Amino acid sequence: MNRFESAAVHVAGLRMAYGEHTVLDGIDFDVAPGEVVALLGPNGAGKTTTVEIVEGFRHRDAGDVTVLGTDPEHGDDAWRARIGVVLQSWRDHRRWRVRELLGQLADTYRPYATDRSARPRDVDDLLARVGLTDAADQRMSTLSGGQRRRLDVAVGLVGRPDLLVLDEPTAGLDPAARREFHELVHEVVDRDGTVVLLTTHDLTEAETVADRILLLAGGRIVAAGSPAAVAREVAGPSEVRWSADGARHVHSTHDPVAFTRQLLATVRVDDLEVVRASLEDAYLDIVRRHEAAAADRDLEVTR
Ligand SMILES: Nc1ncnc2c1ncn2[C@@H]1O[C@H](COP(=O)(O)OP(=O)(O)OP(=O)(O)O)[C@@H](O)[C@H]1O
Repeated sequence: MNRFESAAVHVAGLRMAYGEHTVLDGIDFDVAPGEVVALLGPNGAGKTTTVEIVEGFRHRDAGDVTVLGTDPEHGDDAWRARIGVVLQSWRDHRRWRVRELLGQLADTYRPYATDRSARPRDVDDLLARVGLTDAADQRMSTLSGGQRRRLDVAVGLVGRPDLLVLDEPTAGLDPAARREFHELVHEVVDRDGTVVLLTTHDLTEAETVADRILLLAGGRIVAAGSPAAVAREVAGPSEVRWSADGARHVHSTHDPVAFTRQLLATVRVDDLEVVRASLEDAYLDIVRRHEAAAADRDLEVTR
């Protein structure tokens, strides 16, 4: 079996435009079994568009997409039952009570249980896991924003999916709930081997939760790899500042350790400071550069 046949998600040459506005300008990525992959990018980068195409909710203009062995545009109910979806927001069913809604959804997954995957998940167990036991009998309209988000995640998990797609899952959660959510993702991956594709514009979240980051900007994936590898790729230079003989100096370098070692070996330094580039700043910088390049490309096309 080659790499693409074994990938849970395979995307190649994906293109999408809304009218004149090109959002995805040829993106390629795979998500392997057992992986948590974060699609990271600023507002409007095309993250939701990408996951909606993966989920089969949106037609693409061009490119190959295979999800759990099937083109999402041709996925049947059995295929859909293997995918858990957490949308950015949905506001239906406000009059339903929490346990009632999950119970109804759980029933729709029952026909799709397999020897390998006991579907659905036990609803009370799931409510406990997402911290909603006490709210189980509340109507959805009375939930707080954070409780609502936890319910969204429970909805995505109730069918014990092989692939869980989360669109900005922690938007609106406080730091404690955010951490609990990250733990939940790790647990689901470790226990059930669920593959997770999530979107976020929060670099720290991507680093915390993902095995691999895909940085989307200007319609393209501009950096990809482990959080550490992407951090290296996007990290800017550090500044070494020192004073010697009453004069102040500053030098910008990608290897502050080597520079400092050489400096101390050759100069009598009175004072020394190394200021590392903030990863967040570097991330914003790379995004700005790629968005500017994309705007230039758009301009070329309209000329
Ligand atoms: N149905 C649509 N019709 C027209 N334009 C759209 C539509 N959906 C999205 N867009 C535009 O496409 C671009 C990408 O949107 P998308 O929601 O995929 O980005 P995103 O990275 O998920 O952004 P955010 O972080 O804000 O959720 C945006 O400029 C958006 O305004």
